[in-house]
Amino acid sequence: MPAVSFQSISKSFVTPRGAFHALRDISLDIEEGEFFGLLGPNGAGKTTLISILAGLARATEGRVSVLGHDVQSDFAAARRSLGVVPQELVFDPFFNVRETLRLQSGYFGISNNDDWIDELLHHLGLSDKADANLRQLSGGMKRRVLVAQALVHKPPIIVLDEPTAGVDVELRQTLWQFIARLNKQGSTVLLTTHYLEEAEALCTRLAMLKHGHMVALAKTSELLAQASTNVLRFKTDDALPALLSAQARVTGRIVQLPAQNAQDIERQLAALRDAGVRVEDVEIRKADLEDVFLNVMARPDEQDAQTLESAI
Ligand SMILES: Nc1ncnc2c1ncn2[C@@H]1O[C@H](COP(=O)(O)OP(=O)(O)OP(=O)(O)O)[C@@H](O)[C@H]1O
Repeated sequence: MPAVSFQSISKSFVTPRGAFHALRDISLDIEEGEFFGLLGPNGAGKTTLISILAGLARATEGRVSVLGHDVQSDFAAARRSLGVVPQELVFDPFFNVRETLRLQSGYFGISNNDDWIDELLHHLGLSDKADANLRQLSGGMKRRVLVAQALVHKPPIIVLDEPTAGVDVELRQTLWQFIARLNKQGSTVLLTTHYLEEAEALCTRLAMLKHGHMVALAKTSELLAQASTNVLRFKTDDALPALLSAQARVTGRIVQLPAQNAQDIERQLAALRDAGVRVEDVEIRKADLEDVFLNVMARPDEQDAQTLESAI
C-alpha cells in the first residue's frame, strides 16, 4: 500500500477573472520509506497539493489517501499518519516552546510525551529555548519549533513544505541530519524545496510541477542521467555569438553551456575565440539537477504546445 496516493487530483479556484486551474489531473503514489521531492517554480501548485493532502483544502476532482485512509472520509486516521511542516510561520504567541509541543501532543490525544519532546528539542538544537516564549524566537528558531510540532505524534509520513526557505546553513544541516535519520528508521518523507542541491542530495525520487501539470516523475538518478553530461562554465563581459547565446544559461557575468562531449566543448571555445569573446575562470563541470530542472521547465507545456499547434 502506498504511503500517499494522489489519484487524478485537479484543483480550480474561483477568481474574479473566472476559474483558475492550479492543479490538473495529478496522479502519483509515494511508497513507504521513500524520500520524495516535489519541485516546481513559484506558483506551480506544490503548496496546493500539500494542502489537499493535509486536508486543509479540498480537491475539485480526484481523491487522496494516506496509508489507505481517504483524507476526506477518514480524516482523523489520515491526519494522524501525517506530520506537516507548513511554509507559513503561524503560532499562538502566548505559549512557550514546551507548552506548544505539549498542547500539540494533547491534540493527538498523547499525554506524558516529554521524553520524545526532549529528544525533538535536542535534535533540533532547541533544548535551551524550551522555556522561551514563541514571540522571543528568531524566524529560524520558530521554523525549528514548527518542525518539532509536526513530529510530536511520531507520524510515519513527514511532509515538509519549503522547510529551509530563508534559514541559515546551520539549521539546514541540523534539520537534514535529523530528517534523514528518521527516514533511515522508516519514515516516509515528502519535501518541497527550491534548493535543488538539497533535493539532489536527499530525494531518491522527484516529481516536477509546472502550471499545475506534472511534467516529470522519475528517480533522481534517472533524471540526472538524462541531462547533458557536462557544462562549460565561464565568466565574460562580452556578448555571446548568436549560436551559443541560444543555449546558454546566463547569470550576471556567469555563462553556462551544456556540452555532450569534448568535441562540443572544443567547438564552443573555438566559436568564442572567433567571436573575440574574452573569457575568465573557465571550468567544466558535471550537469546537476538544476540543469535538468531548467531544461524541463524550458520545454513548452501542454497548454503552450496546444497554443503552438493552433498557431501553425
Ligand atoms: N485561494 C486561492 N485563490 C486563487 N488562487 C490561488 C489560491 N491559492 C493558490 N492560488 C494560485 O494557485 C497557484 C499555485 O499556488 P501554490 O501556492 O500551490 O504554488 P507553489 O508551487 O507552492 O508556489 P511557491 O513555490 O511560490 O510556494 C498560484 O498561481 C496561486 O496564485
